[in-house]
Amino acid sequence: MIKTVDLTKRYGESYAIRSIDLNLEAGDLFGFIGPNGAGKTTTMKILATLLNPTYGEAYVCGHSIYHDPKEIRRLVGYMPDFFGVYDDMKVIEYLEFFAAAYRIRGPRRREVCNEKLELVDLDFKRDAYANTLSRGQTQRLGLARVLLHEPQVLLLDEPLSGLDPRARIEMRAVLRRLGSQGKTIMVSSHILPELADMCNKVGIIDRGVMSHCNTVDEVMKQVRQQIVLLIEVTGDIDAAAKLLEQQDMVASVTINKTQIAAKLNVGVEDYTDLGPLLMAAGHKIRLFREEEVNLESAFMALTKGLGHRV
Ligand SMILES: Nc1ncnc2c1ncn2[C@@H]1O[C@H](COP(=O)(O)OP(=O)(O)OP(=O)(O)O)[C@@H](O)[C@H]1O
Repeated sequence: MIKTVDLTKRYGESYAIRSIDLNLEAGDLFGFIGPNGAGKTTTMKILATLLNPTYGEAYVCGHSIYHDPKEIRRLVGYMPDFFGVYDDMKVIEYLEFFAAAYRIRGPRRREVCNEKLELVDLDFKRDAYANTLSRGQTQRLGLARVLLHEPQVLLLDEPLSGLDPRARIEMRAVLRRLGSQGKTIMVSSHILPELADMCNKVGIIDRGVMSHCNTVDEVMKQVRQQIVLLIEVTGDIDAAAKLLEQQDMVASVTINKTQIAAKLNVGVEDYTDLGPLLMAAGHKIRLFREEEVNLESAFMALTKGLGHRV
């Protein structure tokens, strides 16, 4: 559905993206992860045929961005990270305006708009003025807009950014729904855990270079070089920490107020014995979980040395 080969964009002497090779199948929900300025928007704009690469190839549904840009625009829905809505238009009018631009005519136009509003859970706002929507609702309206022409491929640039936790949950639910409809979705973010449980594939890009691109499980394994367990016990925390420290699989242990952070050795993934061990020593466990991957530090460490600007 999406294929890029050696895709490169240069501005003067510096590379916005460098030799990106990507292969996404129909139905893939691909998380495109990287910090600010990594090259996510550049890649998406090239795939949406809004920007030409310096060299390399990109195909969407088998069509080359050089030879069939019109066909690609028909097949792709691109949602930029920021977009404006018109002040004096109601939600339904806003959508109908774009539906008209897509030449959706007659009673079908309203039908399609209502369908898409329902799909993004925004039908309850159909008669509200577009500029009165919250950021989360505005993002969902933007999504409804790019769905009007029934694209097979969605390119969504940071649709979760700036949303509060509830709006994030709602947006993620909408994205999952779209994924289950068989669309190929590329969604960018700068937070790995935010996308990891939603996507089947992720790619990590930093300073224009894609350092990891694989199934979520594989990439998480690579990024998470060492698992850190956060543990809270009732009773003697120092004794629990000492016990953990003595285990072969544990690299180091620190105590922060009421919480123990046990860093496991590189490559250790099975730590199921540690809970029962603590309990056998008389500790009751209040919390036992993996620390969330800190993307910024973990993948900055992993990508060190990649992405040199020339
Ligand atoms: N028109 C331009 N002229 C010069 N440099 C540009 C231009 N557009 C983008 N760049 C540079 O290319 C690099 C990649 O930018 P891009 O917008 O693709 O990153 P991004 O991953 O989408 O970042 P963000 O998360 O901040 O949106 C950045 O260093 C940016 O400064």
